[in-house]
Amino acid sequence: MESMKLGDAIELMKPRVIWLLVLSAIGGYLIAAIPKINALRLVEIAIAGLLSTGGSAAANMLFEKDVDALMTRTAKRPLPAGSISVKAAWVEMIVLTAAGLVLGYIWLGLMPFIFMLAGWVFYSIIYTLILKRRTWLNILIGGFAGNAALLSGWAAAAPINLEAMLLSFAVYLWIPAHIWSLVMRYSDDYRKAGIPMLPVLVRRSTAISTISGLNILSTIYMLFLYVIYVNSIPGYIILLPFVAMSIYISAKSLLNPTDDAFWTMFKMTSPILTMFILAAVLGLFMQFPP
Ligand code: HEM
Ligand SMILES: CC(C)=CCC/C(C)=C/CC/C(C)=C/COP(=O)(O)OP(=O)(O)O
Repeated sequence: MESMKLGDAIELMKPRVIWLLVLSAIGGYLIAAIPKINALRLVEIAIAGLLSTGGSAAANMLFEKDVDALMTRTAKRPLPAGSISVKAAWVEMIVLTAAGLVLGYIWLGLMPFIFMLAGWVFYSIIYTLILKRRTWLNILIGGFAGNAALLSGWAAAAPINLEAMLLSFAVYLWIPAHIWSLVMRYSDDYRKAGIPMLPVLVRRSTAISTISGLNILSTIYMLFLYVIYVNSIPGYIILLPFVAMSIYISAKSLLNPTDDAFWTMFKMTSPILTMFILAAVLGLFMQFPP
């Protein structure tokens, strides 16, 4: 296999992205498991999650190397930049995906494996290969991969119930503002590459109100879940500042809709989802100490 620098091999896994997918799975496990936490299970979820989501990211880069070459944001990725051969990328993608799914099945069991496989297929096949270049509904259907990430962790602790489903929709509802705020900042890239994301298909004013509204909606939904299922003071101390910040940023983007305002919104989406997960885990931990 041609030489493949470790840095490029890691870059192919989208490390700056998949950490939050793994945190979603770990959060799903902890929220279902507390107070009976099995530390080894946490390590297994982290390893199987990193491998499987890394494999899905490598598949996305393989299937999109032509489009990535057209966008300023993605042109320097290993495949369009030529620092990894297509053959080496295929080998890495297959090894990561197979290892992640097989270890997920052996270590975590059938249901976690099924959700990991569903997440992989929804993201790498349904979203990346089938929908992304065809319809603005790409993220609304591909977004179920986000539910799957969280549910794969929950299923490693307990059967999927209504709470698990509602919790997984905190990720799903978070996705549209997460991606469409970035598209506002890179709308020329998406137009040039011919990717039909909603913000490049509708009037700018419609995109601005839709994205700001969805960012507020997804944040309020997270707060609603916290009140209903956790509702303990320590978590509020973490969560409420981020709820306030998210609403402030959304209002600011509505009133002063610059590309920078939407870039700020995008950069704040991951901290907000992260703090929601951490607040729920902390809140439950303080209520039901092991
Ligand atoms: C269909 C679903 C999704 C789409 C289309 C999407 C799209 C994107 C895009 C285009 C980026 C920028 C990547 C780059 O420039 O390197 C990004 C970044 C990111 N995504 Fe997503 N995403 C999706 C779902 C998710 C999910 C479910 C999670 C985690 C639960 C997630 C976590 C992240 C993180 C942590 C980043 C880096 C954010 C930053 O740089 O501040 N994404 N996403
Ligand atoms: C195993 C499992 C649960 C997998 C699911 C993983 C999942 C939901 C990944 C989505 C993360 C992501 C960066 C999407 C962007 O794709 P893009 O093609 O829109 O971004 P790009 O333009 O930066 O390549």
